[in-house]
Amino acid sequence: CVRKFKEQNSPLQKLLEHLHNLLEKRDMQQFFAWPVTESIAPGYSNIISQPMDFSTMKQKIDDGAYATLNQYIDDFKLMCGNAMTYNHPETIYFKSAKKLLHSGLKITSADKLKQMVHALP
Ligand SMILES: CC(=O)c1cc(-c2ccccn2)c2ncccn12
Repeated sequence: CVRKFKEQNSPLQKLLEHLHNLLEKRDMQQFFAWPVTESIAPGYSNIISQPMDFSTMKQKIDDGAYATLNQYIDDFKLMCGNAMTYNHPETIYFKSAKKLLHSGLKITSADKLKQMVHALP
């Protein structure tokens, strides 16, 4: 068998893993855990050109696909924005996305990130 050499996580990956765990916890109903499917959201792919979800973001962290913190935050905003584009304002999905976006941007504010970086092992 071919042994897969485990790449060590970079400091950025460690920060993103920590941030990702905090943000995922805010999605209690797991509406954002997996890609939105056509079966649960008819016409979704006609309306949303760049789908995004937490599982895809996690995979990108593990693949080292994020070169900067802002690239991760951009995907988080994209994920929330998609839900506020496809779903009408009175839906649970729109309301959850708005709350998630708001709390997420607070967690990723400069002073919160500074505290987070200092607290990293
Ligand atoms: C995120 C989103 O737009 C979404 C997640 C879901 C969803 C996610 C998990 C379980 C059930 N529904 C959904 N359902 C209908 C329309 C939109 N959505």
